[in-house]
Amino acid sequence: MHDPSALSQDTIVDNLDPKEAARLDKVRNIGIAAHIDSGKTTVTERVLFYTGRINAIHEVRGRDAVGAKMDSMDLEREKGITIKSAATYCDWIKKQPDPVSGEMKNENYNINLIDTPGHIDFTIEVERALRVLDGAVMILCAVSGVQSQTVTVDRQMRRYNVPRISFVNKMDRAGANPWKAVDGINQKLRIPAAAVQVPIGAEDDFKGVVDLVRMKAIYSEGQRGEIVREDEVPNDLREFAQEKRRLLIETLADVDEEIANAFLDERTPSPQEIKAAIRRATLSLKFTPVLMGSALADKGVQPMLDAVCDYLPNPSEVENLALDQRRQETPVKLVSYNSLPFVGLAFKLEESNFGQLTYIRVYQGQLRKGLNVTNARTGQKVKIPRIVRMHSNEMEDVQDIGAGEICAVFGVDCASGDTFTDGGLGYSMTSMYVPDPVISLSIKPKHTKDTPNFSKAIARFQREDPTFRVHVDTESGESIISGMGELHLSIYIERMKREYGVEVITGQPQVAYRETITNHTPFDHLLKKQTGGAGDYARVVGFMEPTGQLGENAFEQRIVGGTISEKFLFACEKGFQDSCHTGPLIGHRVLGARMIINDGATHMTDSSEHAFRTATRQAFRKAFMAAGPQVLEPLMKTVITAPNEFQGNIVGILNKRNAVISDTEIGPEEFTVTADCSLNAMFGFSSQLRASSQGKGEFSMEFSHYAPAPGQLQKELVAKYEKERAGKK
Ligand SMILES: Nc1nc2c(ncn2[C@@H]2O[C@H](COP(=O)(O)OP(=O)(O)OP(=O)(O)O)[C@@H](O)[C@H]2O)c(=O)[nH]1
Repeated sequence: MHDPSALSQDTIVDNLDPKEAARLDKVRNIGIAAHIDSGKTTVTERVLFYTGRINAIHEVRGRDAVGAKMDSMDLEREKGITIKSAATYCDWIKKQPDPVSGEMKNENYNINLIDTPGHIDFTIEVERALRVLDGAVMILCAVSGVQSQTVTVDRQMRRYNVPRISFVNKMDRAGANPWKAVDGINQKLRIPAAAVQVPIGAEDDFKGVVDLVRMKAIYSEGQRGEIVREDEVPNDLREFAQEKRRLLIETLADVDEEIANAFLDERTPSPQEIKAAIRRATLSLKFTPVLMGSALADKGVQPMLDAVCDYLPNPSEVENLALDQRRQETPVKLVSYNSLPFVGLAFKLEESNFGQLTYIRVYQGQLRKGLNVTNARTGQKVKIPRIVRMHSNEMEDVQDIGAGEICAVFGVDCASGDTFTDGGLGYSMTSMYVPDPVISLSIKPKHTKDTPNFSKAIARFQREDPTFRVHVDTESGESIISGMGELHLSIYIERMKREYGVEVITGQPQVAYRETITNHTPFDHLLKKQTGGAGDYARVVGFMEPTGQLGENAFEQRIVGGTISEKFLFACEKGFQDSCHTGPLIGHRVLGARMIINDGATHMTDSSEHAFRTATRQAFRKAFMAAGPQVLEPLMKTVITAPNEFQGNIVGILNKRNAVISDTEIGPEEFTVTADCSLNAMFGFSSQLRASSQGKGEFSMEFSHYAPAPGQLQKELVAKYEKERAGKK
């Protein structure tokens, strides 16, 4: 067996085994991400059709009531939105000109495609998909261009260094303008971008695209655009296409040295050189090529698939790291070699008719049926009983899966985000970013007979989705679920009913407030109980102060002369953490507080860890309440899009809810407002929006930051908390 830690990625990539290199060269793990309703599902449906995965196309919210293939949950089909990401494997036969003879030949690519949801409440799905994919297609609407969630998706792609191509969809719509999208990517997302195509015809008359690299017209013909016909560039487009080609080369010259040199020499680079430069610049995250088409009108999808193969990385071109749990120093690079020991990441769990389905990205080595793998988190060993490739909700059994690919396995009990390895490798993949929940509500089954199913559902959802959390309130004994927004939680409540037959009773949604301090405050606190028997004695001295910018809470000890021993200081830190968990002001978590202990006193016999922990808690409470305590509330970045005629209504509602509007964009048909709103003021917003826009308004809400709650609300919250506490005494 090789020792992979002895191999550097560079040495392996430089000396890539030709057989491995040829296999990997044809693999693409791709995500599709975009603003809601941009057409991700519609595009994916075409991809499945053109790659031969399905025989007919069904539309999202289509009249045939079948729904798109990738939206396999009932709820998804009804609402016409994508809730869960689904992975699909397909083969794409790309026609490639032979570099020598120029003759067209077929090249077979294996594409793993993940359809990701656009609604912010399901951000975790997008995060997970981006974590395991090597490249992405960012879809934009030809009318709206860069929208609020395009910006969110952009941030996520940056976080995981995902190279992307851009696809401007809906070129058939009235007012379609791909150049607005190209400008938006350059200016709003600040990634150098240039079109690699220009459209032939527009709106109803949109027929296809001109490929600016090869200067060829590409038409999608036949009943469903399945016939791709190449032709000369139409005369009336020639000059325009040349101009846009020059712009493409100029943009590339800014980000690619070879093209810059050609540019300086006043030489026009060859199509091969341009293509290679687009690939280099895309892979190094310096550029995104922009393609265009209309999924609904079946145009431009095949050239987009070609671009996936041409410009997005294969698994050996992406750096993936793991931590060696036995030697926590530098991360180890994983290499998509079949011959190395297996390392894979479980990135998604799903309940299926045949039991739990776990999606795994294989980073290194091969996953074989019957292989014994170890869960790096729990140390548990499991034998892989069954491996399948997923085609939306259908599956194909396979014996093994190569390094760099994606599959799903049955019979593996784990949590999302777990790393699996073969044999003695103690590797763990760096974890995903999981945002904190901002809303919670109490929940219980309506009928006690449903309790077992209720528990099953709750356990399942928690394992599937790390942003969905559940805890039992120690005081009320109620189960509390928390998540990323009202919609997020309402979807789980609905799934509980549909998938588990459990109706539930829920409490009022509760906002996750925080509490903080605003002043520097010293403390000197003595805990002393020395009346008979074993006593309690602990004295802690120091100060509390805000961390500034609401940073993480911090505990520091600056004891000189050993007035408090290490062991007791550790207990003090525990006491500090207890206090941060349940703040003194309203019992919510503390944010942005620092506590420093710089002196104290210990008693020979009466001091104990318990005494110091308690003393710190008491000191914390006193100092906190004297340090200008403040309630913080979550502010949500809310983006609303609706037809222009409803603008007055919607702005009115926002004003009533004290939202601060930061941006308004008015398009030919629709307007978009971006506002910061307090989550507390946004309850019931979705139904009000629906009512005031004839159901045509859409909104998304994403946690932005914590800010001081209005004085009146603070007073109410404090009074309520005090009343509750008094009631318990
Ligand atoms: N005119 C036009 N409409 C399109 C096109 N592509 C998709 N649509 C429509 O746009 C709407 C949204 O499409 P979807 O494919 O569900 O979009 P999505 O991005 O997957 O949506 P979410 O999953 O909810 O974020 C549907 O009504 C589609 O029929 C297109 O190329 N042209």
